[in-house]
Amino acid sequence: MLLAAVLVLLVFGCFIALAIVRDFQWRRTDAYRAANLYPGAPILPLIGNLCELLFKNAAKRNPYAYVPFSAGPRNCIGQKFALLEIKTVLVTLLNHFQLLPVTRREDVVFAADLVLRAKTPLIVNSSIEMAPETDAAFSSFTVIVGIFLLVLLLLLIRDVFDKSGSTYAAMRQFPGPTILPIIGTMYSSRGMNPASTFIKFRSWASRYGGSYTLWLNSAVFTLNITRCQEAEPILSGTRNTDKSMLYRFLHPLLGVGLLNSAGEKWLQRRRILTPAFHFNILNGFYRTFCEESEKLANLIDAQMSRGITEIELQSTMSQYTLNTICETSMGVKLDAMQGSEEYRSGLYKVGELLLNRAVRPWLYSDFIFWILGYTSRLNCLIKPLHQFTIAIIAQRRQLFRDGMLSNAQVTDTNQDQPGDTIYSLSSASGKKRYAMLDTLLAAEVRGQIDEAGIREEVDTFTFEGHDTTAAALVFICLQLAWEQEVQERVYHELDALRQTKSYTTNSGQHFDPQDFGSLKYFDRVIKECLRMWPPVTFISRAVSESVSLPDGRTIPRGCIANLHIYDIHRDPEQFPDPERFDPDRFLPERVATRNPYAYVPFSAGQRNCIGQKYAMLEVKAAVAHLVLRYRLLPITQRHQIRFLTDLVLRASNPLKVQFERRHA
Ligand code: HEM
Repeated sequence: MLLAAVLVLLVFGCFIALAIVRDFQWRRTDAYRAANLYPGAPILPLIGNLCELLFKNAAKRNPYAYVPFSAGPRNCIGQKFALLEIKTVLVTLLNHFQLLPVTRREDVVFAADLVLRAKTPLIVNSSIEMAPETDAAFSSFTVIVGIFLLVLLLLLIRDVFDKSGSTYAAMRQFPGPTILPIIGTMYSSRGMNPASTFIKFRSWASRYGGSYTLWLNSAVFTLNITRCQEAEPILSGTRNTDKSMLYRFLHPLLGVGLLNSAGEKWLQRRRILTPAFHFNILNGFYRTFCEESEKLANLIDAQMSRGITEIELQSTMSQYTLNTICETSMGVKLDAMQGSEEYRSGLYKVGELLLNRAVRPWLYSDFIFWILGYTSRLNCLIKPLHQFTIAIIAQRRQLFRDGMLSNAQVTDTNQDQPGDTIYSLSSASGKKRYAMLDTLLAAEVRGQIDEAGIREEVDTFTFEGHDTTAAALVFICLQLAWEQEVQERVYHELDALRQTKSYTTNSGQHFDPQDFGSLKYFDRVIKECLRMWPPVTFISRAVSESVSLPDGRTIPRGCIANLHIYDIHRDPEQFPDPERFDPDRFLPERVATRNPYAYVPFSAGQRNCIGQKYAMLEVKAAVAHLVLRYRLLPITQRHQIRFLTDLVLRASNPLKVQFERRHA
């Protein structure tokens, strides 16, 4: 019924739109101009002076008041013939000439004759020929106006249709900016850039005091979740595990890998890759973390020896994490690889381009993205990145085939997924160290994944595994620099353990990975830093099944659920005085009182971060090494940070701390 009404409206609307265009067109013709020379009732749009004729003049006039062809039985038999002839001649003339008056009406002297005739010559100036280009230009203009009106009308009809459904009603149960016809709340994104978007998200979260909606149309409407009560049903269930359309933007770079795939494909990939994060394997990666944190400290020392004590954290930390992820995922030492600098800078540029798209809703359309030239720019940037990973995979595959990686100890002790195989590739006797890629190559041999799939996963790890950890390290260093007392307590805890282990920073010895289990305060500090500064500030899901909330509201099917981890971590009900840094929030007895979804830096549920343990170990290895070697002093203050909405927590200004060598 509703559909039929919409169709009728649509046809009627089209008819009106075309009529308006025709009316507009007619008003620009000479015929109209000529007719307008004569006095008469105003000519209204579409209906002209039909009303005047039908209801006023016609009613008033005697039918015999107008008899140019006589009337009654003896009227002119050639009336229609004559009218047709006159009109044809006039149309032809007016099509070609603009007729301008020469003989004025008052100068005409009529002759007494059988037909109306003048004694004086009756002259018009027809010398100005109508330029055909004017007509062409005019008609293309009117076509454009017509199309515009039609599109506007279609959008209006769609808007009415969108807002009449239950989905809209469900979304209206949540607060949010005013929804205007056609553009919804898109006006609130005007002039937005990554910096202002970050501020806007925070101000919406505090203005609405909880989750809020943003509505573009029935295809793009988001529930922005800022409280664990709404996050829990999305994260905890086995439904609604698919990522939202925003992850589509990553397809050109990552393909459809573990991060952005769905359903069976995701499950199969997760099964293949879970063993690559088994604790036995993480212990192997720990050697790389230690070596790279040693290099990081050497880099800082080198800067200090040149008198530079203020270290810019974002680039420094990301160099460290990109090195570790490339070695652990692909088995290559990036600083020894040709083309690694291009790879590094290419990754950043791609990230920037993708981000700019994410904060500009009008670029969500592939067509608009393409027509504005972004697609080709993106492809140009991505091509060398893919070439880099393809070359590495090819080299590693060769080693795999040559038996250089083949002394895999196959065990069936995976506690996460019993029955799955763990490939632990020894580095003894000159063999290469294990890399996650080896697990994929082994899966390829078993026919579980193909070449394109391997590239997808390697790209996913490299992309997802370095910026996130770098962001964590940046904000941990900043926070430790701001909180001197906390830093000292961490130092003493680490130092006490060092005494028992005869650990010395200069000798290059490090804690064992399992030692971190005993560093309770250190653990709480890291967790509190990840609460206040979650590296991934928001994640996004496609809601494929409606979710009923305990308070009676519904998150409707079809909506995009954006979970703002940054705001969830600042819910005052879960974390009183949320802007205060307090590691004791993570004392076990206090954790027990909280909703388990109040703290989700690595997301939660089925689609949580597969690299969580890897990341925590890497972060702890680096921070322990730095704090034992240096005292971190504040340079950039908290209020000076200009945050950006990005794939990870990032700032537009340099974030610096001062490193001072400890002499303990
Ligand atoms: C402090 C560092 C890290 C943080 C805060 C972090 C956070 C997250 C979050 C919040 C998600 C969920 C994403 C979503 O739902 O869209 C995620 C997923 C993922 N992370 Fe991490 N991550 C970190 C480090 C890593 C590392 C080191 C790796 C790889 C070595 C990694 C690989 C992945 C992958 C592959 C996924 C997708 C998992 C899936 O959907 O099954 N992450 N991470």
